[in-house]
Amino acid sequence: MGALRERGRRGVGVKNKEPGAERPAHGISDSEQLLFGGPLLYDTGWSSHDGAFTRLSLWSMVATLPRLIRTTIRLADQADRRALRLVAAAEIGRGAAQAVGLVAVNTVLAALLAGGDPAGRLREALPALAVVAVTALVAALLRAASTYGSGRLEPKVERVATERYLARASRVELAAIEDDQFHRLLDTAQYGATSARRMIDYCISVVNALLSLVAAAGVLTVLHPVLLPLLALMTVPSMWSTLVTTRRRYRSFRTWVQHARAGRVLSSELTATETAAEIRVHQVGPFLLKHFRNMSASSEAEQTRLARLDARTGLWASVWTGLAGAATYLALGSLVWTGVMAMSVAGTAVLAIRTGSASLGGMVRSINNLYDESLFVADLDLLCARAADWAIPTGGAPVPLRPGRITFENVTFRYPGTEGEPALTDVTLTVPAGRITALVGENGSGKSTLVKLLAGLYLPESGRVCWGGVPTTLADRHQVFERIAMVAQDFNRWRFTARVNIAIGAPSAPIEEDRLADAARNAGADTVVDSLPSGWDTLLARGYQGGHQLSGGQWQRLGIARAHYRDAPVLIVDEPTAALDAKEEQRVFDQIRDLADAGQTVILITHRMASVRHADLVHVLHHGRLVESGSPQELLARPGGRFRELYGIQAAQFDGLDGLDRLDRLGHPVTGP
Ligand SMILES: Nc1ncnc2c1ncn2[C@@H]1O[C@H](COP(=O)(O)OP(=O)(O)OP(=O)(O)O)[C@@H](O)[C@H]1O
Repeated sequence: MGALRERGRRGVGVKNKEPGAERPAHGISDSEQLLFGGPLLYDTGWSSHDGAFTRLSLWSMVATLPRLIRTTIRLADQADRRALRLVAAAEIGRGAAQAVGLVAVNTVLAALLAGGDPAGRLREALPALAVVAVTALVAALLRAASTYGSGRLEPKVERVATERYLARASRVELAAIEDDQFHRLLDTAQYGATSARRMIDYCISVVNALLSLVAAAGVLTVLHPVLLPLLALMTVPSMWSTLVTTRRRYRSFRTWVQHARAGRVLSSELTATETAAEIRVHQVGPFLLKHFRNMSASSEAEQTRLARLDARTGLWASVWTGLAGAATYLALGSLVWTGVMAMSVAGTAVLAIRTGSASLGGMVRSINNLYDESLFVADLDLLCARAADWAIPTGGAPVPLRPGRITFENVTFRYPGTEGEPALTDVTLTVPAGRITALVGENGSGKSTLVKLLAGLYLPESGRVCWGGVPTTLADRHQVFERIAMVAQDFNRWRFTARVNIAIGAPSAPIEEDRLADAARNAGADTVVDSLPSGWDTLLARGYQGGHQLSGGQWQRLGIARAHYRDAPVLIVDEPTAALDAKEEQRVFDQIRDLADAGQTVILITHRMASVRHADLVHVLHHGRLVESGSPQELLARPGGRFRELYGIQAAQFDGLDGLDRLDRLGHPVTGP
């Protein structure tokens, strides 16, 4: 694979070439090189496992098998111990039935091949024949029991693993989600649950094949010691050849998948709604189609090449297996010929060898798959361990229901994994209770960071953030979260009904219709809900039957209603009116004023200086430092102040006058920018 990529990289030179003019032999087309800069490989955590089993040798496969089986048993045991016992008992029983059946076959053959009256020989063989029939019946019943047990086990294993993943992932610190390594692990581990489910199935096939092999080997050893090496002679080459062909097919699949992925990217670009206008106006269609055709030709050539190789390997494998088979039968024949072995024993040996080696191919594939899946399950285990280290601690100092003022005392904070200037440096400020406090500053000045520290989503590197005197480092942070309602700029647009989109603001309580109507009315979302085809029950997601899409402004009203519904003592609003029309904006700010007058603490982040005049207190941030604090009027009156400067710039954009002149002439900001 690496070689393929290397060669792909060297084959650039596409600048003046007609795509398709030259068909590369290495599998990567000029088009892929031009469009994607090489093969289109995923850059996700799970891609690190890509092709892992092609690195597994025959010996390491055997060596890892006990661990793989142990892992599967552990998963199954956690999910449903009774079902696990049922499957285990059924599989062991099937192996035993097979062994007993083989011994009975040997007795039947011995009776039938002995000299004397045919009727007498048949009579002699009858009891053993009955045993053969009973063992076949028992094996069939046990197979049914195993199928039932595994059918019960698999979904439970997947559910237990999924719950483990989701519960752990939703409890970690925000810093963990933003940590690259943890995020990649989170990405890989999400496949752990389905892998755990598949491991059950693969493990049962492996155990079943192994027991068949053990049953055959046991019977052969009892019949004649020389038969065991014969079984090995027959099975080892076939095991080896299956491993080789499986790996080749897997590599071929991976290459093919890569090309298919690149092709899919082009077709989705060509048909996406977002790209539709540009594709038509800029006439991108023929360009992408030409490259699609070129990539397909390259993919077809690659598949043909691999099919040829597959055919050759398959032929070699058959020759080898045939030779091993011939050697086995030759050895058996000479043993019978020289009188070392009875004819009946040779007959049973043939049957046992065939039974033992029949499921070998499947077993090799299952071990490969088992190994592959186990990598994802191992990631899930690793995620759970890491998530425990990153978990937001439970318990801590209680936070008052009405926490009073929130203070920052010399707070410095740097995002984990970043170097250079901290995002916040030595910030000391107060957010008074029952007031509107605005945070103002240019992009990247630290407003959102400050709010995340205030909300306890991050903890300061130095200094303290205190809720009514309780530092967030010591506080029960779940209680801090309970005291906050948040309308973030990018608040979540849940793909649920309108009702749930608002009620999810208070997810632990039963939905109250009156409270819902109240919240919607306060946020102006009632008119939005009234206009929906199924009212509160309208699904707010495009692409689903009955799904409806809202405009940005309508969503924003729903977001504000959600915060109202939560009804927490501290309200954080980040650009709450960015998508609202002027009339609605005025209404929202009147609402926020009312909330503050009723005792709610409001923290407002906004770039609209006009909105800031609704605040009681303004904190101005610049490069992560607090540079000004005061009422809007005080700050506007401060010559050379940053707030006054920012306001002036927007005022000038608003009416073309020099904003500061206008301010000076008006004396105070009567009409905002
Ligand atoms: N998750 C993060 N990881 C690393 N650095 C970050 C992260 N989020 C923000 N920063 C950096 O921290 C600094 C402050 O960013 P912050 O988002 O707090 O600014 P802001 O004032 O809210 O900006 P804006 O007005 O654009 O929303 C910036 O330099 C930004 O690049």
